[in-house]
Amino acid sequence: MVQQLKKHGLADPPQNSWRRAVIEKPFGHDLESAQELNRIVHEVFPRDEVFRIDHYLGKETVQNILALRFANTMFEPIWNRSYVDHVQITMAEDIGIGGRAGYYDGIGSARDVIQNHLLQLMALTAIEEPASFHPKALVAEKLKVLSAVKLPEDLGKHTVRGQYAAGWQGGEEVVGYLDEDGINPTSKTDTYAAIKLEINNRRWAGVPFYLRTGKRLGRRVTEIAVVFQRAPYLPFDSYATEELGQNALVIRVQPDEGVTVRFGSKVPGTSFEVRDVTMDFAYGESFTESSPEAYERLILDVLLGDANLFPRHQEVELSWEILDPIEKYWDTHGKPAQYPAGGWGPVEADEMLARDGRSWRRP
Ligand SMILES: NC(=O)C1=CN([C@@H]2O[C@H](COP(=O)(O)OP(=O)(O)OC[C@H]3O[C@@H](n4cnc5c(N)ncnc54)[C@H](OP(=O)(O)O)[C@@H]3O)[C@@H](O)[C@H]2O)C=CC1
Ligand SMILES: O=C1O[C@H](COP(=O)(O)O)[C@@H](O)[C@H](O)[C@H]1O
Repeated sequence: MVQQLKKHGLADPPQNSWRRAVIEKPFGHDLESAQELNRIVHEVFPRDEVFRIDHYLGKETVQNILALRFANTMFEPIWNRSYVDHVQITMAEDIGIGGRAGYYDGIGSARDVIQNHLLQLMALTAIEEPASFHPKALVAEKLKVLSAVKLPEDLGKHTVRGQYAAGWQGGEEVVGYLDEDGINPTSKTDTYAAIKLEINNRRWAGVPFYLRTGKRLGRRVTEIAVVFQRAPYLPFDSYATEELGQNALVIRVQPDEGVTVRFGSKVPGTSFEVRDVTMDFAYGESFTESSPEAYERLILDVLLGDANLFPRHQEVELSWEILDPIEKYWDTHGKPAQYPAGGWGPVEADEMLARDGRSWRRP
């Protein structure tokens, strides 16, 4: 298509004008195809005129990760391996594949959203402070994080893929993935994926980032949970802290956009018991301004030529470098675990965290 645009002169801007290419994700289906696409697109359009859409970057709450981290002083000192135990990034959907069999089958959940949305969320959570919010400065920091990602040595133990089976969703009985219209009944496409990654740098070494996504899960929710280490010593009777969990800061990307902080508090009464409580910031309560839809924001930015919220080709390629070995492993090892629609994914995903002595949050 890009070559046809060039052939018919539609890619050449008239004087004092511009021509821009806006490309939807997924950009390629692996590193090789992404490189080939980048080559073709860059032959026709100058690099600065190519806008790759990852609509998560257009979401208000995703941009707020930068405000939360770099406009405040209280979070940054604890945003590192000395205090953070692990990070969980969840993108759960209650819908199935709907009428998208043609697009989805063969692509699957990891290529559909981990390669782009979830790795972008991870990068923004993990980056160092950029020198400015100029696109080049922000990309430079994201590239450092993506290049420092380390895959688990045993992909069988630290990645899981699943496929939804029949079940109940919102009071209705729904069919399993293999019975959806247009799906090959022997398809091995994943509708659920969970992976463990680490970031090999001074700030994050040894802190696992668990990323999971799935269709036909319990409810539609996207969140980033930064889970902190337990206090090294608790000067209370052991019964007093039985119900104390780990402190956490949760960026609620959607719905009910906002931020929650979970910490322990004394239960009122004569005994000294400590239990988890939460403190909430909700966009709906704090602001009267409405948030533009992600695509409204992104299309406006394309018209203005502002590339800050668009992944550059190096980010796309590095993200495929992270995902390709996992997809290759899945291709040659077994098939997706089944999970009932309406639940929280395959038991194998719970076992994956249990092996690390952790458990998934129920968002
Ligand atoms: N659905 C979503 O929530 C989101 C989707 N996206 C991205 O949007 C893109 C499309 O997804 P979605 O709309 O959900 O998918 P759909 O399958 O619903 O729609 C794809 C559309 O593209 C058309 N199409 C496919 N191949 C060709 C072709 N070779 N030439 C012309 N038309 C073609 C199809 O036509 P026909 O019906 O005739 O086959 C169909 O109308 C994907 O890249 C996806 O990653 C991004 C963010 C969110
Ligand atoms: O990019 C995609 O995102 C949608 C979910 O978007 P959201 O803004 O509703 O979270 C997902 O359904 C789709 O499969 C994927 O292509």
